[in-house]
Amino acid sequence: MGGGAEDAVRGGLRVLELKDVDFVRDGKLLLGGVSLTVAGGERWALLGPNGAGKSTLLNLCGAITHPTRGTVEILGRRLGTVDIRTLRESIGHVNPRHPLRSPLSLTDVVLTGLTGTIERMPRWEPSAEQTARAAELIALLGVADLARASWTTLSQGERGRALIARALIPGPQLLLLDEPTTGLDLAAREQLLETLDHIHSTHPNLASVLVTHHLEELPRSTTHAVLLHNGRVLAAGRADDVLTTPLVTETFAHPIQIHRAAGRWLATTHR
Ligand SMILES: Nc1ncnc2c1ncn2[C@@H]1O[C@H](COP(=O)(O)OP(=O)(O)OP(=O)(O)O)[C@@H](O)[C@H]1O
Repeated sequence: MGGGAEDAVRGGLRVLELKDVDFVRDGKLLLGGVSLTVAGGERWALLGPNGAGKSTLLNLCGAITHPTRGTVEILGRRLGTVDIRTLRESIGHVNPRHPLRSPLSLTDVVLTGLTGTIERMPRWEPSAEQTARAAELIALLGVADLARASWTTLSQGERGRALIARALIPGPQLLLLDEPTTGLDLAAREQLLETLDHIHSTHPNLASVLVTHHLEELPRSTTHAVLLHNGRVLAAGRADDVLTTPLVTETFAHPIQIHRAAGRWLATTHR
């Protein structure tokens, strides 16, 4: 990517800027009037009930889809005016439903992050530096013991960690995480959240957007939050201003009480 965009990120400037975005599919307005600005180093949580439009919004942020109306700028480049493949190299997108079926090793899965493919590219070989980088990230994600294990034998938690290493290997400016703790047991969830906090300290300029339904699944390092309801942004800004009892109650259309404990968030029904 160009130096201009890198400089922008280093300066804490805009990684993502959505302005008045509408997204229509099959005549249905899935997102309406969405505006959002994410700066380098910010860790966003994207919350909302089922069908609110979270994945739709994440796909726009990941240059997977284009807005019907309004503008999406990623690292200063406007969707629709730039080569989407170049843009995607700056974005690490973690999809827990990774469609890999073959028995690649965990290391090979991480290396596919460099080619942006699901399978290993035929005749493509990583450099010694790229192999070393993969090993470093695999260790950072806490799965070094499984580096040679086959994808098909990995647990959901181990796959999730491999996919985060895969997303980080090209050195993205933006990390998108779609429900990364879904299906994990309590210990695996807690360990993954700690790992995400750790990545925050090892990659301080990286911006991230994490989608979840559950406040308990937010890492401590979360700095900002956006609440989505029926395809519209109900609130967006600093996590402490947005993850409040009245705003979360309105978002989920249910009386919810927000609690804070040890830097984390917890939601219970308000009685
Ligand atoms: N291609 C499509 N055509 C029509 N409607 C769609 C299409 N894709 C998604 N939708 C609808 O758009 C709405 C938002 O979907 P989306 O997957 O973004 O929600 P979400 O907030 O991620 O939901 P969940 O929490 O259940 O994953 C849903 O009502 C869904 O049924």
